[in-house]
Amino acid sequence: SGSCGQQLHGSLSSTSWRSNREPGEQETCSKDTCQKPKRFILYDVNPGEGFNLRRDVYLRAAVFVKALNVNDEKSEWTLVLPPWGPLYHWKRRDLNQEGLPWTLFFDLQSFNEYVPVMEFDDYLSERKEPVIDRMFYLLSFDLSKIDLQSEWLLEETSCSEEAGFPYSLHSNSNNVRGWFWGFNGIHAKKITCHRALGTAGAVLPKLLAQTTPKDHAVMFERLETLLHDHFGGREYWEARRSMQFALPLLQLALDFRREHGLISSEDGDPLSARLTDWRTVKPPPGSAKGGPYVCAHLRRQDYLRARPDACPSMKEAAEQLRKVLQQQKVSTLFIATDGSPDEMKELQTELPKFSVLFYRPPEDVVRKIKDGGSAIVEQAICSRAQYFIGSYESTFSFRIQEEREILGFAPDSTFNRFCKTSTASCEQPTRWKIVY
Ligand SMILES: C[C@@H]1O[C@H](OP(=O)(O)OP(=O)(O)OC[C@H]2O[C@@H](n3cnc4c(=O)[nH]c(N)nc43)[C@H](O)[C@@H]2O)[C@@H](O)[C@H](O)[C@@H]1O
Repeated sequence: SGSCGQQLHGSLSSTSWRSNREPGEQETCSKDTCQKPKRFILYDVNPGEGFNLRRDVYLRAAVFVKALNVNDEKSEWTLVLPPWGPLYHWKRRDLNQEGLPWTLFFDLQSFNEYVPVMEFDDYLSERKEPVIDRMFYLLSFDLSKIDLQSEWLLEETSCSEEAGFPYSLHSNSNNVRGWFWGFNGIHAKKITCHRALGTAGAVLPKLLAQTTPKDHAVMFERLETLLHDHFGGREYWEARRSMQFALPLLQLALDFRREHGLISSEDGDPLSARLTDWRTVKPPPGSAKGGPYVCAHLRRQDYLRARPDACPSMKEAAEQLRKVLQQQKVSTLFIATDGSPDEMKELQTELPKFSVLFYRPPEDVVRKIKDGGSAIVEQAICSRAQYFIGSYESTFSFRIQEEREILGFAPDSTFNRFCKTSTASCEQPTRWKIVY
């Protein structure tokens, strides 16, 4: 592993990408006359991160690869999606939840309408050898030791000095060995470690400049280290709008809502955003009314430790919900939660006048859609509620808020969160409104 410690830094601009072409070198292809050689970007995220934080990292990668394809005159890049699982929060250890494809959860046709993507096993079939040519492992800087005025920073560092570094060099071949989503026999040809600060668009081109066209597949490990290029902007929302859930999961959400009378005549077509091309669906804010129920996302488990000042007790949550249900003039509450049955029983006891519903699919369905699919069905049900209240800074809640922005709900019905009543300050969520 390299340790030259060369440090780069600079200011970020939209033209920070430079192609691999040397000045004066002949252009090999123009867009109209021939196909550029196909190359692949792979990435992964810190193993401890949850599903919805990973969805956010996908957006950073997707926006980056889309821009790369506009700017790189030599290569046509496809984003290879890191298989899902195992994840810390997927508690059903009796289910196989390792190396799951994205198509289980999402509609990849919609993704492809934003940027070319493919599953990892399709990459392996196309590549015909189980190899990743070049890996870059990203690490954070110690913020107390760097110039925070810089818009980006990059410094090569020694991998061997990194505690817990999960890759090793095979003694004979020098191949990089490690865990590649549970797939057997995969190796990388070269890995280097880099401390990085900045957006994907500012940092990754500097690393790609260290590759050659023979590095067909380039992987960025710990991509969550880098920031969005256009957080909250039009490009962000385009990528986000293309991130449509898989139709069978939306169908399960719709079936649940039908079964429990959670669809009103004002609701609109509950599947419209999925069935119509996402590029043309642009409902005005406030046009979606939703079904006659309130949805609450009540994050528990490790969140109680991670955010002790923001997690209400069941009694405190019930008090807030009672007020909301009365204001909204509805009698049904749907709860999306990772809380325990005991916690939920306590909540129900506190709300005797209301019908409190949970999505608990039968075993044969869980075996098909897994923990991740169940959670998505809950998110889809919450996305269509007349009113939503979420958990402070949970990415699970953020993704529901975004879904509701895409569907055209009024921000007042979306950007709400639980408070720990005993904590004096309880700022409501930032309103990240959709931009077209
Ligand atoms: C404390 C931190 O919280 C961060 O989580 P946070 O942003 O809420 O959101 P996520 O990144 O999605 O991680 C939370 C995971 O917990 C499960 N989960 C949470 N809420 C629900 C729910 O309402 N229903 C169901 N079925 N499952 C739920 C689900 O697997 C989800 O992906 C994590 O990304 C970090 O790794 C860390 O754990």
